[in-house]
Amino acid sequence: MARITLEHLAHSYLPAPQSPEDYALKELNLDWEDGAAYALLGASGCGKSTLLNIISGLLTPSRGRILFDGVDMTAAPTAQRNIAQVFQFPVVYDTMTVRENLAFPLRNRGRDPAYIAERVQAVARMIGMEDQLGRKARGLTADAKQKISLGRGMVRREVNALLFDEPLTVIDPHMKWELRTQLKSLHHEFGHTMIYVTHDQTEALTFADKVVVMHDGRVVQVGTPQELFERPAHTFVGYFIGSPGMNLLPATIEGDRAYVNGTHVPLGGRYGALAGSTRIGVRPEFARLSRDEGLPVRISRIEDVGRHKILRATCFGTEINILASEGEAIPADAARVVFDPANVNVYADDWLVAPAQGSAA
Ligand SMILES: Nc1ncnc2c1ncn2[C@@H]1O[C@H](COP(=O)(O)OP(=O)(O)OP(=O)(O)O)[C@@H](O)[C@H]1O
Repeated sequence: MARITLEHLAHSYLPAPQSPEDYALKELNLDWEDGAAYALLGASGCGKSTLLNIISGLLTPSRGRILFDGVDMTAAPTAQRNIAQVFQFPVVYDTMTVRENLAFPLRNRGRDPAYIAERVQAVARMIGMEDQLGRKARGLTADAKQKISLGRGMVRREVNALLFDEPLTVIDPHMKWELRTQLKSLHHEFGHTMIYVTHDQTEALTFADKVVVMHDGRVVQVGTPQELFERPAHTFVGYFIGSPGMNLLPATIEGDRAYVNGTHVPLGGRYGALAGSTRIGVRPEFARLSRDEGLPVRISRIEDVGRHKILRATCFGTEINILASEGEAIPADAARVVFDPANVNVYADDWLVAPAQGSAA
């Protein structure tokens, strides 16, 4: 296992990139701690696979370096990196049996037959294919083949890192949950560094100790699920994580007050002068309806989603969401919304601003 360091890394698929827009991966510096479970989360096309393929060596970055435990591996071929990678679609040898497929990475490295037999059995149990070990892979469903790919990725204990690129796309929903749980317990047991690429926030938040959020070729935040929820470093994180995502309202900031269309909103800290376009961000969980204080809102719809209700509303023309608990009565004359000041975040040009005094925490 290894700590993986990315130094001034950037990648463009163009032969002569000119501007930042030409880069699929804009310059980044990032340390992946040894033994941590990461999710790499972002919308389609934001650069997740590009980053993963650079780590595994399938792609050479246009700029920057990649280090394993401080050793420069930028030019090292995939085989030398000792990394297991599982892709979105199954990669299996059709003419081999399930057993032979699972054993392949170990046989390739000349491990002894008794060890191979033991590991294959253990992995087959994990992926629920113990009774199919003698079957040829040809003719198996895509779902079963992908389980073999996952198993092959997990069969070697001594890998530097395990990389998963949306590996559960072809797996049926029930098995998805089970395999994700298996991956997590495998991580607890063996402590591999794992990087799990997904565009699904639930998958990311349930799998990872730390989530790396990407947007438009940039890493916009690395944090625990709680940090991403409480203090999104970028408006994209606020919007992308949470269900529904964070409310964002254009505001001017003066000390410990924000003004939305001239109406005062108390903040949890005092802010210095801010340049650029400023907005406040408040999660629906920290907004509540009121009769007589706060910003004016017009409720357009109430959705009952089981444990709580989502109130869809507009505030000075901006759509916002308010969460109410299941049993909470919605007063007919409630036409205002109040935010919990400690949970009002301030953004300038989309980036979170820390208060100059006091804490917004
Ligand atoms: N081989 C390639 N040649 C040229 N452009 C590419 C190539 N691969 C990816 N890109 C572009 O680079 C950007 C990042 O793509 P990438 O596949 O890394 O994103 P992603 O987040 O993994 O997306 P997805 O979830 O859809 O796989 C996209 O704009 C994509 O079109």
